[in-house]
Amino acid sequence: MTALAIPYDEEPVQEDPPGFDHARIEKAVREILFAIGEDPERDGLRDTPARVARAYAEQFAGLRQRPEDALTTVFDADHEEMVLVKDIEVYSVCEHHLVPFHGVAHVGYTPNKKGQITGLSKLARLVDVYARRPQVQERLTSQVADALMSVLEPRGAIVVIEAEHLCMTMRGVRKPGAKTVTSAVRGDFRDHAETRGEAMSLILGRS
Ligand SMILES: Nc1nc2c(ncn2[C@@H]2O[C@H](COP(=O)(O)OP(=O)(O)OP(=O)(O)O)[C@@H](O)[C@H]2O)c(=O)[nH]1
Ligand SMILES: [Zn+2]
Repeated sequence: MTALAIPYDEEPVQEDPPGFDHARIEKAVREILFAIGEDPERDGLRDTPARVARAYAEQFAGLRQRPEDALTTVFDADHEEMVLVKDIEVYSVCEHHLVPFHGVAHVGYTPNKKGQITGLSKLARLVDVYARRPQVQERLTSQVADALMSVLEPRGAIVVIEAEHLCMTMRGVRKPGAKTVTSAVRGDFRDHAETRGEAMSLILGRS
């Protein structure tokens, strides 16, 4: 064994990404457990602060990503008609209560005159960049539409999100099943009722 080898039972130390403080989250979660009257040292809870920190690193990864990180593949295609990806599953976290809201996003655009399109999976990746942050649904919807417009420069973009907020179902007003629908339309989806209508019928058609 060389002096540089890592013993097999020792994990390499993972560095925090910039702007993310794992140790501070652990400390805060421990504090919350105390504050609700729990014992953070009991068996089931001992590792919870570290687990929560790891989960937050994933749930809030979008804070350290830019839309360009998602829309990496842009290519030319002889296609100037609408492209729409429906029913993209979306999980985000309500910034008021820090509990999840989840549902589906529908993302569409009309390519620019050069026929520049992006990979279909990149639209779902773009939704995640903004969903993996503390959010309100309206801002999430607009941010996805605005990012599409600025990075892909299409003739127009449409984003519709339908979601259920756990802060409205498991607590508070307690209305399970209530769905919030938000939309953001840009460019020709905003300017042309016919284009917007076509997209909405494709989205609502559930085909
Ligand atoms: N517009 C919008 N409101 C949201 C979203 N997520 C949660 N909310 C609302 O944020 C509001 C926060 O209201 P407050 O009165 O400050 O908080 P609260 O006392 O916990 O409110 P209740 O949920 O009614 O018990 C609630 O009405 C939530 O339903 C969202 O994505 N968009
Ligand atoms: Zn909430």
